[in-house]
Amino acid sequence: MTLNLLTIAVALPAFMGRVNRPARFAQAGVALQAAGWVLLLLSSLAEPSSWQDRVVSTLSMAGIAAGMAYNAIAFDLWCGRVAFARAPAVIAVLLTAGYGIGFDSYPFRVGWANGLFTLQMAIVVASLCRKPLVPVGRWRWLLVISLLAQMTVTGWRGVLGAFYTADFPNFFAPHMVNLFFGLVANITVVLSLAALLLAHRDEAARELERLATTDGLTGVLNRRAWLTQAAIDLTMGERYRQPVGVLMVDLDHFKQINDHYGHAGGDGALQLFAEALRAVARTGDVYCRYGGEEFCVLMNQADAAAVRAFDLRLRAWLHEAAPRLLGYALPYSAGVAMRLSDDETIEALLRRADSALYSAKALGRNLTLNPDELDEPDIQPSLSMRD
Ligand SMILES: Nc1nc2c(ncn2[C@@H]2O[C@H](COP(=O)(O)OP(=O)(O)OP(=O)(O)O)[C@@H](O)[C@H]2O)c(=O)[nH]1
Repeated sequence: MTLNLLTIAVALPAFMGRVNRPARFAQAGVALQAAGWVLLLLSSLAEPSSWQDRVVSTLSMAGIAAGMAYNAIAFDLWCGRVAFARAPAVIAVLLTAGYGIGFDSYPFRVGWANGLFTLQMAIVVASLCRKPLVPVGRWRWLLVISLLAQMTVTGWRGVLGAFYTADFPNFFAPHMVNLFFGLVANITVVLSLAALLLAHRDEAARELERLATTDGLTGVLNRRAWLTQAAIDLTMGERYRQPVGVLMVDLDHFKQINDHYGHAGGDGALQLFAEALRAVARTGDVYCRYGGEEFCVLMNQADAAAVRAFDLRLRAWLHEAAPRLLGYALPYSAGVAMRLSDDETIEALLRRADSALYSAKALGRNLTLNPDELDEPDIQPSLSMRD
């Protein structure tokens, strides 16, 4: 068991390569557990009940319990939870303190430590059984099986040590529980390693997906991901006979912002614009950074009036926030295209929205044009941002 854990503690960082936060917690957890088991073996070399025995044994309990607490944090993070349960960490502290203080009584220390280890594992199992907040693979069931097997042996040891001390006078006693422990330990170490690697692979795949679909600067969807989603939404709109509108936005005189405030200042303006989109978007609005200082919004179940309302909300938000947060106004020009027929593709809609945007720029900027609004072809923003 100890040798297996040590091998894993050394091998995990090598297998995982560059790792993120949850994987670092998992690696630290395995390393602490391995150190704990090494210390437990070393404690058998000390004079029984000597102060050296007390110190090394207590440290070994601290290592094993802290390792489980670190692993619990890794599992929570892998399941998408940010605020993780602190109970396993509290138990690790109580377990170590109680074990060190009550070391002189063998039944107490064995019952206390194994009882709390069992409780700690039960809490981790309960947490693993909760519905994850992000899609995760089956690795958590491998861990649940592994932890349930370890709980059985640990709880059994606790009861034997506390109440049947003659049958279980020390950790290495030739009792059936120890034979069972040897078997369970080897199987569960392998299962746990497989689960940790699978969880890490899941996380890496999710991160890759996020990087592939979002814009690094603003955090909104990138053009490719938006086009994929927009094509799906258009098909759904056609099936359910719902109106769909596209708003194409281009920030005005953006080059001047870069020239005036530097590239970092320009980046800040783009980030603020993305924040504005997030703030005013409603369910069914899908937005992206289309490229450079251009953004696109697809509005599901939205007629021309709904698109206009979105545009006005966006202008009002920027009118209030941009001078306050950037120190200057952030005007934009926009073109709107409403889907006119069932067979119209997203590319065709974008061509029309782009042409309306071009006209808006030509008409002097800081306005939104929707040529599809028959009775009101040119829509001036109700809130002008011209200086
Ligand atoms: N800071 C920053 N600037 C960018 C980024 N992407 C594109 N730009 C700049 O955006 C500017 C776009 O300039 P133009 O296409 O001339 O357009 P404009 O100055 O906004 O003028 P109009 O669109 O005609 O109103 C260029 O100076 C680009 O360098 C970016 O990620 N960060």
